[in-house]
Amino acid sequence: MLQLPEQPSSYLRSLASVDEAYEQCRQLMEHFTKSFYLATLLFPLEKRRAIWAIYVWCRRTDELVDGFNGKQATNDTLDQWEERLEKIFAGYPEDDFDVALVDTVERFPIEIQPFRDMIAGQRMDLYRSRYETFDELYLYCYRVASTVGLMSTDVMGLAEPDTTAPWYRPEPSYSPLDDAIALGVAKQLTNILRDVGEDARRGRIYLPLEDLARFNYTEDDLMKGVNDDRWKALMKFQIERARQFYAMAERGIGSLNEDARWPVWSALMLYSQILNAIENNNYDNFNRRAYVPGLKKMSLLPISWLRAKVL
Ligand SMILES: CC(C)=CCC/C(C)=C/CC/C(C)=C/CC/C(C)=C/[C@@H]1[C@@H](COP(=O)(O)OP(=O)(O)O)[C@]1(C)CC/C=C(\C)CC/C=C(\C)CCC=C(C)C
Ligand SMILES: [Mn+2]
Repeated sequence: MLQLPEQPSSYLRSLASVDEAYEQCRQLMEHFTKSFYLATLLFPLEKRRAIWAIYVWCRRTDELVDGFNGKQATNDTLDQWEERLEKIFAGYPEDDFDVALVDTVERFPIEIQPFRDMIAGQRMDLYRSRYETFDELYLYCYRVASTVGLMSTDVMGLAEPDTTAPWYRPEPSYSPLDDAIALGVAKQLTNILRDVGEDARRGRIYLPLEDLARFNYTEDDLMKGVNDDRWKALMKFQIERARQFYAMAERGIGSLNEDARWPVWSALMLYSQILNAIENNNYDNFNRRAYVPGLKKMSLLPISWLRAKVL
């Protein structure tokens, strides 16, 4: 059995320095996702680095099941990853990327539960390739994506409510965390629509089967990539649902600390543009990958800045 050293600092000597570790996370994130990476550049340095470290942990978690060796992944693989997570939160990194996350969890009040829940989401991908109802799919989206919203919100922080304003009446049941959860669901539903063809080729259908039935569209049609009026109607329905979650999430951005509002508005606008791209591709998400061109991404930055200042 591995003997852990008494002090994390003595173990750290053979690993990267904290600055080097964050730099490795930065490079990995830039390589994997231009859109998210662009949004993180709008954060102040300390928060930006923390989001890079969280991103890398999330990406590695996803890769365990979805990556090159994903077919060999078992519950044991994820159990070991979860044990390693517990060590990170106890201050014991195993590699350079962990060094950055250890630093992040020491600097920010980050809860471990969303990380555990994300692992539970990846477990679902081990044994499930169909979802009967939207409620079942919602749980998957919560686990693999809303958890990112909760982790990020712990880093970004919530603004103090303006209690001196005479009209300020807090809604007792309202929590901005619900909106962070909604943004994760919106993003995951968008991913599912964008990747529908790729997932089908791997034998996976994330669209709820109850929705397919509602539009008289079959699994077999989906596997063959049939793009007819039934498919278009089904896609319009799914896009509308995703947009409702984006609309819900917009409400919460004003509750975040001021220095986090611009990056989150940018991220929200970037992801939701993928839905427009699906429409512009005439719903042919079987053969054409919906994406947002670089120029369009850049043009969203001033608009998202204005929204962050005004809304
Ligand atoms: C109050 C309020 C509105 C707060 C905002 C909270 C917030 C920032 C919410 C956003 C949450 C978010 C970025 C969710 C992304 C979820 C995501 C992309 C999940 C992917 C899952 C699996 O999908 P799939 O396998 O279909 O995808 P691939 O084809 O493999 O890509 C994930 C891959 C799980 C792992 C998640 C990531 C790698 C993304 C992590 C992203 C960050 C840490 C960046 C957060 C960004 C900002 C701007 C804070
Ligand atoms: Mn994946």
